Amino acid sequence: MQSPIHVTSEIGKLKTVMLHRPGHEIENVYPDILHRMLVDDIPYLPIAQEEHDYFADTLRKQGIEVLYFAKLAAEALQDSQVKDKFLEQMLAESGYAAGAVHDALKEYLLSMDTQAMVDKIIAGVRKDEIDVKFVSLAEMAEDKDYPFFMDPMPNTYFTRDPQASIGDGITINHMTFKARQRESLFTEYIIKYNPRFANKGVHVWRDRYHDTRIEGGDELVLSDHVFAIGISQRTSADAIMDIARNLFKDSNYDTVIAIHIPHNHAMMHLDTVFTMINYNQFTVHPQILDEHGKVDTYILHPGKDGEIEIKHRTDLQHVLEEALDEPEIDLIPTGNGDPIVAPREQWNDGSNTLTIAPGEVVTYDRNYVSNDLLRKHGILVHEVRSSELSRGRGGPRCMSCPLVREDLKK
Ligand SMILES: NC(=O)NCCC[C@H](N)C(=O)O
Repeated sequence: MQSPIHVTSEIGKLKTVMLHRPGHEIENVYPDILHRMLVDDIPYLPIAQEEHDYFADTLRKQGIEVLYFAKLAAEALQDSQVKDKFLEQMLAESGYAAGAVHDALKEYLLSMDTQAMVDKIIAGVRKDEIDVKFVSLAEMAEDKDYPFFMDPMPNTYFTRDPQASIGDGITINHMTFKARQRESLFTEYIIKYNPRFANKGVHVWRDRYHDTRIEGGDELVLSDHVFAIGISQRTSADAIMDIARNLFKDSNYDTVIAIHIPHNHAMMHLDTVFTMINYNQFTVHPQILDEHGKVDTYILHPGKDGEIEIKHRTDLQHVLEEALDEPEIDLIPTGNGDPIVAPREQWNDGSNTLTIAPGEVVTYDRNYVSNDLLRKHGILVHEVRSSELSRGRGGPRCMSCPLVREDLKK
């Protein structure tokens, strides 16, 4: 029986993917909280939804099964005890372990059908939606003007990040910023209780109960034994050591390539600057490389007695050639390396390609210089609309969590 999660590469033919169609959470973002919500602008929801539907249809037309995160979550919460446990934890992680607000929120959320409840939690709960008799001094005095009891989760449509599939398993991620940390609680329940995944042997390589941070945008499955990861704003070196230890102990993976990238919002994850698109082709944002084409890279291998050996290299191209056993790796520069076009297109996720088969990718239409260059390098490019979706600062790879890919024939 095939595992419900099976991803042994970044490029094997994509069979099943998990998306989230943006919902009302987007309209609960307003200028004062933009920065904290990790977005730079507010997408116009009806158009963002149209664009997202176009993205999903583009994938379906290629024979890819599209599953929706919120639907999987609602299916996981059908049992009333499971739902109760989930809700208690979600409320506690939202700041209400007990008390009048907790009770009022719980009653309100339980008055809805399960799908509506999941959608509502993602959308956020405004204070004026419920009537609470006794609020705390903090709510009365300090947070008086703050409009939410439960914050919206406007980044949920970036399903790449709260979890990542590796082999027949998954990481359920402790994310860096509070604005996104509750997203992976849904994942935990999906894997434990959705009938599609529950008791099907999905290995959790790392759960969300850690202090060190890791996000799926940094996690790249280069082959059935090589895993790449960003040392980034969102993924720490300690978390990388931890995931490497777990993979080396229980899986086929014997090589972890950790790539140090700038720690800023434009390049928050490795996949905003570097993606694999064919056996021997990658997109790369030229600004992560120095003037000699070098970048700090650390190769991790299992050592003696459970130790990990670490080698420092800077020649990414050769590191990839060796690890993937390819005579020549083609690093295709975002925006053709132009000093203005490259950062402009990278800002709108020109490096963030979703590979749906070797040499076949989905990209945003607005990054036309990068897209033309990909075609010149022999890549088949499916462009999707991007005016509103891109305002959330993520592209097609960020918006997709592959669950099943065909193994590479090699
Ligand atoms: N893998 C990705 O790069 N995801 C994009 C996440 C964008 C979101 N606004 C965030 O800052 O987390």
